[in-house]
Amino acid sequence: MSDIAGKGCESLIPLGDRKSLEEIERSIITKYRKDIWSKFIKAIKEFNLIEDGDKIGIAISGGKDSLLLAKLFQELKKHGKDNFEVEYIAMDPGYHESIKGLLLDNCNHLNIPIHVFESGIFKIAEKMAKDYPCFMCAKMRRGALYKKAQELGCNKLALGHHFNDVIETTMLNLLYTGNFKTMLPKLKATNFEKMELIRPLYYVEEQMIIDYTETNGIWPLNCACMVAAKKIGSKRHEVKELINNLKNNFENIDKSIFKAAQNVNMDCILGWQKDGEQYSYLDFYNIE
Ligand SMILES: Nc1ncnc2c1ncn2[C@@H]1O[C@H](COP(=O)(O)OP(=O)(O)OP(=O)(O)O)[C@@H](O)[C@H]1O
Repeated sequence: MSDIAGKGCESLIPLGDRKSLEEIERSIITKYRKDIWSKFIKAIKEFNLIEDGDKIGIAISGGKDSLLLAKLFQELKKHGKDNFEVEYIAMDPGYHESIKGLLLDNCNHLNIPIHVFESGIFKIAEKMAKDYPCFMCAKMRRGALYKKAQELGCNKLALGHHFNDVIETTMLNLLYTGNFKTMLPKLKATNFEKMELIRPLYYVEEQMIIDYTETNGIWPLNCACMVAAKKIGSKRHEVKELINNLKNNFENIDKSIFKAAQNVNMDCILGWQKDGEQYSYLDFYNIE
């Protein structure tokens, strides 16, 4: 086992005993109808995330986001939308045994039939990028998931990124990379022909996922690697804290960051990139 494979951290603690499958499923369309279910449906409709005949690989890490994502797809099928198929895919990057046990136990209780496959990614990331393995790990993980989804005949891969992931990414790019780029609700894979990536939790706020998970007594896999457990090597944690602190002084700051990517004013932009080309507003300055 690699040094990256941790025993996990325990930041999300259920409020009581684990509820029955029936209660958990019902909560999605009752208690969490407005804040989770409707927002999931809104993203699917607005961005046309599901099309007739789709076979969607749902990527399950065992964390709170992807466990919920799986249940939402099941509810969707139950409530009438049956024009697509799903496969649940879990990639084992070299998890600690206890972590893998937790993943399997949760999927068993939640009735999520997963395909687990091993990738050994922790070991490779550790070897190739000892000081900063996160980027390498994330890149390899995406490739491994696309490949597995394709093997299973899927044309789409669904990830559990949510509203807060979206605004944190926007801020990360702005603050550390000096560019304006957000996380998109769907995109075409560059290295995997005819594969698309979709993010159906695009509008769902993380706090609601935490609430759903804790209230239903689910112990998700919080973080499965030492890097995440120590919260080092990741600027994402700092940006999350920054946004939370800013919320004290700026009302709706999270919504404003989100909206900024929908309202880019191209008349007030110095420069931009499109299809790998760099443009300046001066290139168009004299065009009538
Ligand atoms: N080992 C894995 N196997 C399958 N899918 C994964 C794995 N790791 C990550 N994913 C997918 O990528 C998404 C984003 O991964 P990230 O590590 O950012 O997770 P997260 O924000 O902690 O979400 P989660 O709570 O689902 O783990 C996950 O929601 C999941 O859909």
